[in-house]
Amino acid sequence: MTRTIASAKLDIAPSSIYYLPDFITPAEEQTLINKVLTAPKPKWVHLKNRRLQNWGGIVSDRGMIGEPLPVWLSYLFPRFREAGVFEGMDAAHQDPNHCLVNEYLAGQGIMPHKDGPAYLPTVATVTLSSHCVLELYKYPENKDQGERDSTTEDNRAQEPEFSLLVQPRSLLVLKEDIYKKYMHGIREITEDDLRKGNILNLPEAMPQGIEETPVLERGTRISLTFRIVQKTLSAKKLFLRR
Ligand SMILES: O=C(O)CCC(=O)C(=O)O
Ligand SMILES: [Fe+2]
Repeated sequence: MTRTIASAKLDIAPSSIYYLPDFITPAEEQTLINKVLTAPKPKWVHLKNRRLQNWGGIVSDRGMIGEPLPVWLSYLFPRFREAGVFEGMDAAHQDPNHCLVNEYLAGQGIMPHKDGPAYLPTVATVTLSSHCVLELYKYPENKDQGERDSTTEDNRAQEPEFSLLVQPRSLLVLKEDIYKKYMHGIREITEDDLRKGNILNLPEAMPQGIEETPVLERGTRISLTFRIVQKTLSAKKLFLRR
């Protein structure tokens, strides 16, 4: 039975972080990895420090021309519902309608950024293949709210306030304050020293303790980031409007 996110809320400030280990089984993990890796080649967008696939539609400030998520991704919706991940977010959306797939080789990462206002403030991330440490940075109060991918040099210079260890097959849910007032990023390193960096969910992510393996070597990690884009435009409606 799926645990609910309410029972997996991290008992720490700031609020609204939920970490569920073993959200999917190893067999489901392997199926998802195969689906990602056998997606049509043009689906991949190659960036300097990672590659990604965009499912559900291209998000812009005007909204998203939505297309249903493929079954291998929507397969997880009942699991999200059982866990209450997107519960009460929006009457029109019981399930996420957008998924970004990111692949990071060891040593790759993503600069500190906010996900911006196109999405409702709940992001659910399923991690495949390798762990990573997500670092959370307080968003400077004096900055414009809502700019997407505010990946500037001064963001990089800032030290993270805390971090989260996300293990393969886990689900991480970030909501509300942590979504709106913090930036998240992944350092471009090949191993993580768990004794450093104020990792808030160590008991949940390393129940065996860190004495034997205080340093985790990174492999290739694939993340599935599910969100709700509230403003959607159907291609049909756009066509009729002409
Ligand atoms: O890979 C992750 O867990 C984070 C991805 C992310 O922050 C994004 O795509 O906006
Ligand atoms: Fe992000």
